[in-house]
Amino acid sequence: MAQKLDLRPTKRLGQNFVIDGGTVRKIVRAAEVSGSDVVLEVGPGLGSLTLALLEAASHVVAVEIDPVLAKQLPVTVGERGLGSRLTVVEADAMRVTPTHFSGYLPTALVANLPYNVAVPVVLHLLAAVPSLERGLVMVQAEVADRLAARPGSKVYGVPSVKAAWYSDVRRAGPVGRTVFWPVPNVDSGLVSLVRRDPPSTTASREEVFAVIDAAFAQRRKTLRAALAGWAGTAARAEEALRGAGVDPSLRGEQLEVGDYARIAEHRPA
Ligand SMILES: C[S@@+](CC[C@H](N)C(=O)[O-])C[C@H]1O[C@@H](n2cnc3c(N)ncnc32)[C@H](O)[C@@H]1O
Repeated sequence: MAQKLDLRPTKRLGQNFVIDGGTVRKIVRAAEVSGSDVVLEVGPGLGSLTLALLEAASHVVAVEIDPVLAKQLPVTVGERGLGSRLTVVEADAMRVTPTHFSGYLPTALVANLPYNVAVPVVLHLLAAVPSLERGLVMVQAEVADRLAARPGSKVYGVPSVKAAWYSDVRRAGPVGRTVFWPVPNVDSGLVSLVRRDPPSTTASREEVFAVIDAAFAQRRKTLRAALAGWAGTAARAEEALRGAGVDPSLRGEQLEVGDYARIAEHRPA
């Protein structure tokens, strides 16, 4: 197929295609896709995962930014008689909303994500597509660790806390680099996301995310110091932290998403 399209995979778009049928089947199995699912796939590429998803799901909405690949996909899928259950959206996944999905409401995100934008794509889709109940995504191994990290871990950071706002996140297994063409210079990992209610709080998501960004912008500092800019002064940051029941001498990496929600609620007026 790549030869037929005279395709030269672009690094900028994270174009490493899975050429191993076993890996594709492993992803679909781990995602537990069933006939009641509408799957949202980001970056279908040459369609290897798309075809496997179409065997299991009722419908697949595939968002592809590369116009050559987006135009080829319905042809590839149509040749196998599955075209009526596929909607291709030629767009940037970081900008799509349900209005692009021709009335389909995706229940599961399943994707081998473009690695350079994996975190913003996941966070955008969890926010913009409320019908998504769960996700199974393949990302760079380090990103998988970061997304699934728990407080206190060295790699716990903004992606971990923000992903936890929307979902329970777990690593779902490693994937070696040799299953791709071209072979990337990193290993990959599967991440499972199961939607849950965000922490109950009077603060908006944007307000909570502003505290998270501030706390990790200077992750070596205590929260009292790191949140000084956000609160106006270090004393006001301390007031917000104490109001939220959080020790001001802690660091951002020690808090859970619920702690951030309480701090946002206590921002001094
Ligand atoms: C890692 S490849 C995966 C391809 C295919 N799903 C597979 O497993 O072989 C990533 C795909 O995402 C597409 N892509 C990159 N950035 C994108 C974006 N912002 N929105 C939608 N698709 C994107 C690339 O063109 C490429 O097809």
